[in-house]
Amino acid sequence: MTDTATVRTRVRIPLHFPDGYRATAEAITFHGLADGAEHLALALGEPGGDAPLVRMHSECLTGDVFGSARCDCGPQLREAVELISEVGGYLLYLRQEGRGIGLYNKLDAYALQDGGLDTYAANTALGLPEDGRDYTAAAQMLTALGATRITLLTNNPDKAGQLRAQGVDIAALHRTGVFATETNLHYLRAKVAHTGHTISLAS
Ligand SMILES: Nc1nc2c(ncn2[C@@H]2O[C@H](COP(=O)(O)OP(=O)(O)OP(=O)(O)O)[C@@H](O)[C@H]2O)c(=O)[nH]1
Ligand SMILES: [Zn+2]
Repeated sequence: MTDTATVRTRVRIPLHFPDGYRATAEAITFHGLADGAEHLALALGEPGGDAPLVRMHSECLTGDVFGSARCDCGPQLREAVELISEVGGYLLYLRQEGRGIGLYNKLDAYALQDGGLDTYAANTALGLPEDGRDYTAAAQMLTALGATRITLLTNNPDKAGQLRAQGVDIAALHRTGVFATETNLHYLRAKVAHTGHTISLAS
């Protein structure tokens, strides 16, 4: 049984996006998270209802901050903030850069991908797990927030499977949008082929 985490601080932050969209979030930090990382929850809208909408977003510095078009993380994050703000829920911003291998390793993996490997084979070639993410801390965060029955915003079956194994009741799954472009299509196709992401792509 995993130890309980508790809320450390709640503080209001106004969000102003470059496209003009605005929302208000409550940023929430925690004591006692299993992996010791500084994961952050954003409460958006009115998260009090039954099965609030939750997105677990894994950190992607290149996509989230710099707008890299190698992946779909930036548009997914922007979409999640708006969708959750509308219905009420939580965005868990998880410090799992590069599917848990870290920024420098991810960039090494990108260099290998430029030589022809797909996103998963590149990790393996570096002697790293294809996906090193563990969602124990995320389950602790949800429990600390009193959100143990949720609607999960994802296309990734592993996220739902791991959360259920941690005792979180996933009342429904809500697919994220598909933000396919010329530059990220290869990456999205590998997710569908390799990890069964529920993403519909034109063939
Ligand atoms: N190792 C590695 N990580 C990548 C690559 N491209 C993106 N990532 C990371 O993959 C993660 C994407 O996380 P999420 O946005 O939560 O996406 P997901 O696991 O596909 O699941 P959903 O978006 O919920 O369907 C981030 O941590 C990115 O940094 C890559 O080519 N190699
Ligand atoms: Zn990304």
